[in-house]
Amino acid sequence: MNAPIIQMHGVAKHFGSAIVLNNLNWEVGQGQVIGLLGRNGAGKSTLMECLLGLREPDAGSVRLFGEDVAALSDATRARIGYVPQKHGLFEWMTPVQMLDYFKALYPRWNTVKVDALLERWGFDALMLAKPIGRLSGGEQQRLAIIRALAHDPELLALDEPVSALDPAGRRLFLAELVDGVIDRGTTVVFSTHILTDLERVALDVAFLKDGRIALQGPLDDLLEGARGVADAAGGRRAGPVSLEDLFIKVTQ
Ligand SMILES: Nc1ncnc2c1ncn2[C@@H]1O[C@H](COP(=O)(O)OP(=O)(O)OP(=O)(O)O)[C@@H](O)[C@H]1O
Repeated sequence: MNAPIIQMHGVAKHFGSAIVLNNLNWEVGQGQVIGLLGRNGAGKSTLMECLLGLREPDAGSVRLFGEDVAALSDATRARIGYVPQKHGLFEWMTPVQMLDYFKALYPRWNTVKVDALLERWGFDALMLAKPIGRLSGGEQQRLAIIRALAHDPELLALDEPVSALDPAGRRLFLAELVDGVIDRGTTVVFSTHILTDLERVALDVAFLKDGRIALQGPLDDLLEGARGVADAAGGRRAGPVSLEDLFIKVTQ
């Protein structure tokens, strides 16, 4: 593995009596693109929040770019982009005001990219002048993605970034992810329930189950391995195993 960008060791998190993360260990190397999968409530958002230092774990350690996440330097913070599942996006501001606000906070801000994405993703003059709270859910999600990509992050954490996007929006987003993000060597952790999207971009998948990373590996290898098991069980070629089959098998 390349230099580890994310290092989580012995991470635990509970809410009341519910144990969500249970002695979780996870390392993600530079340039890895990982789809994070798990059932509803498995703890994917909690894992992302803990790994970004937005939620304090009950136990364990989290390091990003070699730094303790509880005391990240400003320089390291500026290397991270995040699209949360619930994007609290300064609803009273217009998209232009919100982007200007964030532009002032980041030493590196790619105005050319922001303008190109706004145009390509359908932000016309009328939308750019509306308060964000009056944009549709999908429009707000597009804006959250643009904000997260604007400073060319080296680590991108995406928590169900396409859940509100229509198929055309998802296609545009995936194209940007492949051509504008992954090709630059960015490390990406991407949770989604839309498995076909994941098959188009994720080179690795990780399954979160019972509070731990239960299985992780290159998507093709995991599918091939699952097919081998199915063949052995059936005594004959069982045919292709889909990511959906694998998801159900691993997470049940
Ligand atoms: N602030 C909180 N207080 C209490 N329980 C919480 C809190 N946040 C999350 N939980 C619980 O922790 C568990 C994991 O939630 P989380 O949102 O991390 O799951 P998820 O895998 O992202 O789910 P989904 O796929 O539905 O988005 C759930 O049972 C949830 O109810």
